[in-house]
Amino acid sequence: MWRRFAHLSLSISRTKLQSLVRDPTVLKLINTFSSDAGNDGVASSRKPFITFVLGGPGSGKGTQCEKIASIFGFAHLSAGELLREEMSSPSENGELIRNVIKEGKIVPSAITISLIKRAINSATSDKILIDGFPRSEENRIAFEKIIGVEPDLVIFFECPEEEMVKRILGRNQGRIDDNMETIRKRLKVFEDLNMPVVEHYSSKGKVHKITATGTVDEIFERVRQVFASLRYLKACLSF
Ligand SMILES: Nc1ncnc2c1ncn2[C@@H]1O[C@H](COP(=O)(O)OP(=O)(O)O)[C@@H](O)[C@H]1O
Ligand SMILES: Nc1ccn([C@H]2C[C@H](O)[C@@H](COP(=O)(O)OP(=O)(O)O)O2)c(=O)n1
Ligand SMILES: [Mg+2]
Repeated sequence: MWRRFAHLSLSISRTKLQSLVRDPTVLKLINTFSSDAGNDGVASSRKPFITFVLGGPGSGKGTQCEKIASIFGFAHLSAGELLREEMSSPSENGELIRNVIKEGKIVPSAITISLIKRAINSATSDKILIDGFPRSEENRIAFEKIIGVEPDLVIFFECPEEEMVKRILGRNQGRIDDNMETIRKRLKVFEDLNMPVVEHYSSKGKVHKITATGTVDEIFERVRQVFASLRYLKACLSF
């Protein structure tokens, strides 16, 4: 196996490579991206590489996810978008979802996770961005229990409240929750329920915090570096 890394030996020591290959995220990269892994005992099952994209309302999750999807080939699943579609379809949960969203609260995990699960199963990429989920510890614990996996990576967009409010009020998508009364509730729910999720994954070393101020392109440059380093690892490891 080490002969395959020979070209890297000038820049990365063998010890460093060994520690990288033991790293769970790198092992997942091998499993997800490598076409003929397995010769060296590396599992070849293809499980999706899951990235949770978190941040307050209006922090730019959706905007940045679109760019990550188009440049790095990820499937972009937005929990809020899946719920809005379900709300507008003749679904038995439509009324409940509408009321919860209007109140700035969080839809019961079973509903959101069943939509996410369906979207993962029909995604055309093994690399998945889940935008705006998990929104609470209850969301997180239910996902890990029902889907049976943890995210490989968590991106957290850190943005001041006044900037988030300004962006939401300028969003102009006709959303029932983009008004000042609901925004206040959503900001409180974000602090009280979503930040503990960020803290949980931070303690596991999975969070990449991105400063979400500046232009879309300036922020994407910070995001790009995270995904480019994953792609670099992939290039090193897909033998
Ligand atoms: N860096 C930015 N500067 C100014 N406006 C932005 C920026 N990023 C996104 N926006 C705009 O702010 C609004 C909220 O962005 P969005 O991506 O929908 O955030 P989120 O999904 O986190 O709520 C959208 O109208 C978007 O076009
Ligand atoms: N995991 C989730 C995600 C969104 N929701 C509901 C509650 C959220 O305020 C709305 C809108 O979510 P969305 O991610 O689209 O909102 P922002 O992009 O952060 O503005 O959907 C939820 O209940 N559970
Ligand atoms: Mg969004």
